[in-house]
Amino acid sequence: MELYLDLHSQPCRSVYLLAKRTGIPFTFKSVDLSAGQQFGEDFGKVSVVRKVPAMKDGDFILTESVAILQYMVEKFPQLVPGHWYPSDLQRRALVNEFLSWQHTALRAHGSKVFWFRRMFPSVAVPKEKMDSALEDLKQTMDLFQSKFLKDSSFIAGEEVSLADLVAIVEIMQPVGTGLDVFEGQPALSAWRERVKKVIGEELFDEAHQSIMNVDCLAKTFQDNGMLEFLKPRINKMFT
Ligand SMILES: N[C@@H](CCC(=O)N[C@@H](CS)C(=O)NCC(=O)O)C(=O)O
Repeated sequence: MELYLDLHSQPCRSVYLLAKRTGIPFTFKSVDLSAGQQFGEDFGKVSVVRKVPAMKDGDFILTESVAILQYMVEKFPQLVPGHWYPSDLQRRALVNEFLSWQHTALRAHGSKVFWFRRMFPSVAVPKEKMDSALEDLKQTMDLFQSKFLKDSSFIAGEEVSLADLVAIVEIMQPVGTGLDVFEGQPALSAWRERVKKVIGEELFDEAHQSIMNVDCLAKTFQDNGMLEFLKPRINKMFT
């Protein structure tokens, strides 16, 4: 199995972490987004979507991180402990509920804050846009706690699942810009520590190393001309 990844990307980290944590065999195929490799000819043969992660298992190709995570769980039941995607109807439904919600909530707002705070060094983000992005993220984080985490150890109960994995990688994206969303949040911080422990601190830190050095990524984007290339998309975010 080949996994096409750039670990600056949240959905790539979830796929990478599950595979590494459970020992699923794979070949790491690097797609450097800051160099625009997603638009290259080689990656175009793998994915017409031109986004990472992508997975190639023989001739079978999958895009979309959630589908890839579910595929890996179902393909390797002997390697992936059942708690990652519980067979119990309602627990699995809770995991699915979070996985459906996060795309337009946690991911959308966390990514926007990430882009606004770090990826646009040469573009002045209008104050009202920045304030509104930060407020959206705050409200989403509040909802994450009150609706999904509640008083449980993990999203689907007492054991970690794909939902926690996807949640933590998304939340780490704005954290990589120096915005400590865990500050003054003991319950949320305790959840983060539990998730890190299950994944393994060393592996977790290794996967997040590049995002914690995001100043350097912004510079690479700029040096590679990618910010110029992305200007139309960037402008759209301001309208
Ligand atoms: N819904 C997709 C999102 C994939 C996605 O947006 N990937 C981003 C990185 S986080 C990407 O490849 N962006 C490159 C581009 O848009 O040019 C998933 O969960 O896999």
